[in-house]
Amino acid sequence: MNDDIERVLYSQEDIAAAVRRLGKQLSNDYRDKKPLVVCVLTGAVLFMSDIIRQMDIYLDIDFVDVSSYKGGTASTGKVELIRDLDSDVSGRDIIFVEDIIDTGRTLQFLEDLVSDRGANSIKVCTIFDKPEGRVVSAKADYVGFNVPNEFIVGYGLDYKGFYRNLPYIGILKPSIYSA
Ligand SMILES: O=P(O)(O)OC[C@H]1O[C@H](OP(=O)(O)OP(=O)(O)O)[C@H](O)[C@@H]1O
Ligand code: HPA
Repeated sequence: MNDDIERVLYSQEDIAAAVRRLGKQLSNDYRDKKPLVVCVLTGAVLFMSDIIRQMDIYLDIDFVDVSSYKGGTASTGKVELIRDLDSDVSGRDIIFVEDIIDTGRTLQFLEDLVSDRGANSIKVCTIFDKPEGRVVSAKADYVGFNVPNEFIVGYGLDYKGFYRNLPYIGILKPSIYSA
């Protein structure tokens, strides 16, 4: 699997340092709030498990699954809710934990969902942000790295379901897409 990577963009150490920085910021900003931290499945599972261990505050967690990529490199444009939250979000301070914001469609869908249900505040923490990919307006409040407009894999991010278990972020060799 490592042989499929053409270039490493962010090492395991780069990512760990960014997670520590974001965890500190969130701990300061949410010290008295007991936020509900929502992991956006599946890509954010690695980041979620790392970031909550860097947050020295009271919080609870939930999971939501939406999908719009169907395994390829291009958004289908349609966001589907696959697994809803278990929690009542009314009056809660929500932090969405994402692996990447690209077109912004997933985030827009999720913000509408919890805003319609009466959340008190909604913020987004993403380890990767790809501003050049935006087709709808969506903004992350806590960002690990701004990434170039290329398809990236690793640290939870997949291509056709694979590469999520790479501990770093890389770009695939062009031959992988034509295989
Ligand atoms: O800003 P967007 O263009 O909407 O892209 C971002 C979303 O795309 C990926 O999810 P995907 O739908 O591929 O599901 P997955 O997390 O299960 O891989 C990623 O995990 C984000 O949730
Ligand atoms: O660059 C990406 N890589 C993997 N999954 C993604 N989902 C949105 N953008 C990406």
